[in-house]
Amino acid sequence: MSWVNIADLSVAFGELPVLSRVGLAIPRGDIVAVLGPSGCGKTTLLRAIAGLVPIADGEVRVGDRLLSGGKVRVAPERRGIGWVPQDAALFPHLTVAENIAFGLRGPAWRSPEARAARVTELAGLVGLADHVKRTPAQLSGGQAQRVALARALAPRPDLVLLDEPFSALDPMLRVPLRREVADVLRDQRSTALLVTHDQQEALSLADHVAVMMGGRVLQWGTPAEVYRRPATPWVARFVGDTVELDGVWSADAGGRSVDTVLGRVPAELVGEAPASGSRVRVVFRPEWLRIEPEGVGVAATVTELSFVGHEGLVTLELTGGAIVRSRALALELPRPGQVVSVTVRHPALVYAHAGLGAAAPMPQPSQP
Ligand SMILES: Nc1ncnc2c1ncn2[C@@H]1O[C@H](COP(=O)(O)OP(=O)(O)OP(=O)(O)O)[C@@H](O)[C@H]1O
Repeated sequence: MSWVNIADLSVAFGELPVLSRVGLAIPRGDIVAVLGPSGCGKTTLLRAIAGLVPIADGEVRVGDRLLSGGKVRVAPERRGIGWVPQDAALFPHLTVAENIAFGLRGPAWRSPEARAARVTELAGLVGLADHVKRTPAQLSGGQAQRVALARALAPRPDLVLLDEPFSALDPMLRVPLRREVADVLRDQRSTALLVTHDQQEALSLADHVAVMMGGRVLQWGTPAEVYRRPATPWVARFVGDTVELDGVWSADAGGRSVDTVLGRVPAELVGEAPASGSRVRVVFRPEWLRIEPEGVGVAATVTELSFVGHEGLVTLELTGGAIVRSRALALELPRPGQVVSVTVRHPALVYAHAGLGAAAPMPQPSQP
């Protein structure tokens, strides 16, 4: 049984529907990244879970408590939910220790010793044990974000919501800090929902990723599943680099291969099955195409190299003009202008092309 259950959640601002029947079932202790482009409804989803915006329909449950649904709308401060905003939003007149202690209310935290011990524990956990007497004005952006995290976690919430918590920070700071934040969340066994539009952040940090577009969840899966088998070509593009080709789906091929300018290649169908002979969209990750010496596979000429230290992205023009890209280790990179071959090292993903009808004959690749 999942710990956080969001079912058919819909939110509208006036006439504008912003979330449409969002469903998520989150295991306890999971870190979930909600990934999507600007305006897709990520922050609204967090605010609806926190009880900060009214919902039009659906349910939000955490543990065995119904927080929103039907006539129920538990007040935000009674939800047992911690919130880490984009800009820390610390109380400027309180010290770091007082900021962390702010949420320690209720019977469990009546004893000053228990409060002080929890503040010391959290300050230590976020690496600010020596800064507890400072005020927010005396902290860097990264330190302020760590205090905001400590403040949210202090009362041991049932769920922590983080709204783009690293986006205001310098990129140099962002990468180590997000690792530290994930470590702290795991140390506290927190269940967390983190909003981001940064795919690297989502893939590197989370146990599960929910990819959103236009107020809907398009895909839910582990980072590896979402990268390896994106639900649609749009998701494929959104979470990483793609090589996209037209293909022809043939029932003769037994549903395990597709005809493309790279020849008949191994294929994995995603979603609904296309009619035999229909055009399909064929998607590869660039590292699924391998560059080999001339004469081994489909002939291609290197037209561009984009080099990023240990690896590079190679643009190749096939005979016939189609363009593909391959990611290769720096040591294996060819030279611009070099004639090479392209082979396929991983099945292509195949998506039915709605409404494209029967295909024209596929141009044949030039094979050795
Ligand atoms: N209080 C509001 N009243 C009216 N419309 C709103 C309100 N809050 C958000 N919206 C609209 O709802 C849509 C979703 O906004 P939301 O902030 O949830 O998106 P987001 O995915 O978090 O975007 P970003 O990544 O840019 O923060 C947008 O079209 C936005 O303009």
